[in-house]
Amino acid sequence: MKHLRFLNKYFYKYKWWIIPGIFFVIISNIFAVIPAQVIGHAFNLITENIQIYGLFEGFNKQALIYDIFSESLFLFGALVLVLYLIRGLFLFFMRQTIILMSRHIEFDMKNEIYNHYQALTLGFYRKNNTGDLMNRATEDVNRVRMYVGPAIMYTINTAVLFILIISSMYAVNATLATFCLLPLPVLVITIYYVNTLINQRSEEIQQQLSRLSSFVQERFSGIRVIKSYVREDYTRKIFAEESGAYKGNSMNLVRVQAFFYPTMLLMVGLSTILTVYVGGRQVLEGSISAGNIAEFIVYVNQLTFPVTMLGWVTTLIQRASASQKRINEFLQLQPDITAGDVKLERLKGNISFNDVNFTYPDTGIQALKGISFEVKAGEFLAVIGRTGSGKSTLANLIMRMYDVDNGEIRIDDTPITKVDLNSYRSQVGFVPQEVFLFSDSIKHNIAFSLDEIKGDEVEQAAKNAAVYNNIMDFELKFETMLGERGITLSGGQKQRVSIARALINEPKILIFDDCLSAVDTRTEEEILNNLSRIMKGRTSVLIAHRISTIKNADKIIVMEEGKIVEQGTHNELLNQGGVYAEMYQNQLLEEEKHTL
Ligand SMILES: Nc1ncnc2c1ncn2[C@@H]1O[C@H](COP(=O)(O)OP(=O)(O)OP(=O)(O)O)[C@@H](O)[C@H]1O
Repeated sequence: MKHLRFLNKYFYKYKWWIIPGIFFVIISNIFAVIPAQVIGHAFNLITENIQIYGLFEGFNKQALIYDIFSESLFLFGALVLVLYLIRGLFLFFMRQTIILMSRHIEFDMKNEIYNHYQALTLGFYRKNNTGDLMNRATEDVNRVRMYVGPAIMYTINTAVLFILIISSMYAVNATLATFCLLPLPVLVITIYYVNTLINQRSEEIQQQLSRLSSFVQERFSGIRVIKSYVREDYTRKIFAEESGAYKGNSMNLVRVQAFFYPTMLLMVGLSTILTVYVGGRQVLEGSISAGNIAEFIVYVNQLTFPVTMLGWVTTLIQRASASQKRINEFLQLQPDITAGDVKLERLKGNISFNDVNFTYPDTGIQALKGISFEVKAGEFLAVIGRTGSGKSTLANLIMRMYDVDNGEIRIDDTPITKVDLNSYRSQVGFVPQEVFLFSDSIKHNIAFSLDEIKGDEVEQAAKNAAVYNNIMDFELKFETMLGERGITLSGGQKQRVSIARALINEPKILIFDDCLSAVDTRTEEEILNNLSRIMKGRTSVLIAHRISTIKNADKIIVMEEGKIVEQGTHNELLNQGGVYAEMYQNQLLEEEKHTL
């Protein structure tokens, strides 16, 4: 329960919804109790009038008595109807305040969680899978909403109704009231247990359903692999097994539910029988009127629904508490990177690494060891090395996606830890190794970093990334949709759209993480030529595997197992006759083999 304390701030924020809500609950319940008393009076009227009617047997006045009797009965009926209508009106107001408040809280929570997620660093996203993140922001929030809305509403409702009905019952006759209420605790306990069982089963169904849907989702995304390895039959069998388990769980639930309603009706029936039996004896003794029995039967029926709700509400609160605990776990996480406040308004583009060591926190792999180098503003730095040698890690550290273990990175002579990240990152163009395009138009994908498109910058960026002609070949050109709702670009086209996205806001530092791998050598040449024009006076860091891509760089860093093993210009490195020269020879041989 303590986890739900987090929600108090929202109750405070929406106090002018919940306070009138409670008021409406009280009024609606008062109008639920009065009709029972009116019905009781009506019953007494009937018994008295039948007697009077009998006394006038054979007299002319008997017809008159009959008219007065039916008229007053009609008035009683009309009064009950009006009272229930007023109750209905206040029930409407009650839902309009409390349930509406729960929707506002749900909205606020989703936004709070989303904003918090965005502030967390890459390490957090590595540790937690997307499904879990999504569940906490949707399913768990929904469960919490059931607490701030229905659970609270029904708790107040039940409490008020209980107080009003029980006090009215005891005011009429304490013995009858006690007998009437006897089956209720049994009903509450039974409902609580059955409800817990229903919840367990529903939980199992939910888990099985999410297993089933992630299975289906993954298999359809990988349908190409399934077809090429002819695994259709195999996956169909697994699907049948998984959905069989789902069916089994659902059957279990139906069985419990089938038990639930008859039990409830049995208890209510018992209560009514006790009322009639004990009440009847008391009428005979003369301690209550027949109308009181009718009044009590209405009370018992009115108590049934709130009592059933009590069991339901308890489980709602338990579930909400568990969900809020999960939500709080993430909300209490602080980003492990805190930005500094030095705003580099006009980034020059000097980058320096001084004896930097870096270990990935989640795997404990030391990816960089004693890295030191310097790139001056406007220079072209190339990074080359075998796979897994730490090149992408280096690029990520320039973006400050992670913090170093020790050593220092400086940007324009300011330690990167002191730099305001928003102003810095908005002046850096980063093309990651794994291209990610949104399910949106090509135009919006390229202009992702712009708040608004003013002129022909999207076209220009596409030209610079050598993808313009490809785009113009599509029927809808820049409006062509990508992703699930649209077309699939080739690997090289995707890379170039991703490059265009980085070029569009004319970054002061450009980082290319091995993003020319799927581009043929001629297109690569075109992109590099464009880049040398665009990046004049700006810093570029290019990670590559092919020496032909980087031979014009001002400085080349050769990496091996997280260390810099050589650095210099192309010619200097060739003259050193080390790793770089060997790589160069190997690649020349490869090319010759291909041209033979
Ligand atoms: N997010 C991560 N979490 C944990 N370990 C990682 C992560 N990314 C990379 N590593 C590890 O760090 C080491 C360096 O990886 P990195 O991706 O920097 O190499 P790379 O030189 O860019 O390789 P490639 O040329 O194949 O892209 C590898 O051993 C890799 O397994």
